[in-house]
Amino acid sequence: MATFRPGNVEELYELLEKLGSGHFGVVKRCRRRSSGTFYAAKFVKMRKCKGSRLGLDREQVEREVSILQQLEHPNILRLHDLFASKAEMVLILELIRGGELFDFIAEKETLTEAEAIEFLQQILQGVAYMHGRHVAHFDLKPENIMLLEKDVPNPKIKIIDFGLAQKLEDGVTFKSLCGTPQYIAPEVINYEPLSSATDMWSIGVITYILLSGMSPFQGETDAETLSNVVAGNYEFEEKFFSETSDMAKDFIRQLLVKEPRSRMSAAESLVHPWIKPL
Ligand SMILES: Cc1ccc2c(c1)c1c3c(c(C)cc1n2CCCN)C(=O)NC3=O
Repeated sequence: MATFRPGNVEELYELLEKLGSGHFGVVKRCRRRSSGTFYAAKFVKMRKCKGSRLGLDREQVEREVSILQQLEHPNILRLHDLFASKAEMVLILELIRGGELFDFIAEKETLTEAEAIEFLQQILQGVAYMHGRHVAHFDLKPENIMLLEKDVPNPKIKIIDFGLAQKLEDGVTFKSLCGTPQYIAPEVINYEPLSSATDMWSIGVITYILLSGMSPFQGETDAETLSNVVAGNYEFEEKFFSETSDMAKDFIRQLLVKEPRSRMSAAESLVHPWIKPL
């Protein structure tokens, strides 16, 4: 069970500029008054009443916190401190200054295969670690993959936002309809049991984007995108993949497999010949 400090976060942390907001709440840069160290403060409003669409259940946030407290890996963001009041919870998290991988790709349009492999090895190491501890992220997408620093030769990856993450208990079926259409696996749309393989589908989509700048299942509307995902309807358009190696395409093909049990695991992906050449 997570232990939250009572009281006001501003007694211990000076709040600075807003870094972002979304379903995850509002994130601000902050500085610990006693040490001067910078962190990210994630403010999550608590749902006022059961039926309300505003805010999150305390249980949801405590699940995210409990999961973060079990994870300690260089490619997974760290949780430093926790505050709770009646109306909101505040997670003090590792500050990741390099911004989203998404923006990094946008600036470069596409990456070389060597650059993509550099990032994917780190993503897969973080995901293999969390899967090894029976945690699935369930919202892997470029917005949730950030760079610790970006203007460095080999940017370090940090996986963030465990708001949809779940502890996978043997024999316990988890189903959910959350996630972002472009990146979610067919079993999410079909409301079938989810597993660590669900994350691996998302990694297949992320790899496709890293190499081409295009999203494999993107349709004109969310409904069309979801229909493309369920049909497994994607291709390696010559226009975007003419320079891409067969090994890279094979890596993606072995992840964008409709049957979850037939997809490569994170551990298997780390030894795929494209990722780990002989
Ligand atoms: C420099 C910067 C800019 C935007 C940030 C962050 C850091 C950031 C951070 C975190 C989260 C959950 C969201 C964040 N966002 C919001 C966007 C995340 N996709 C976090 O946990 N540490 C961050 O630095």
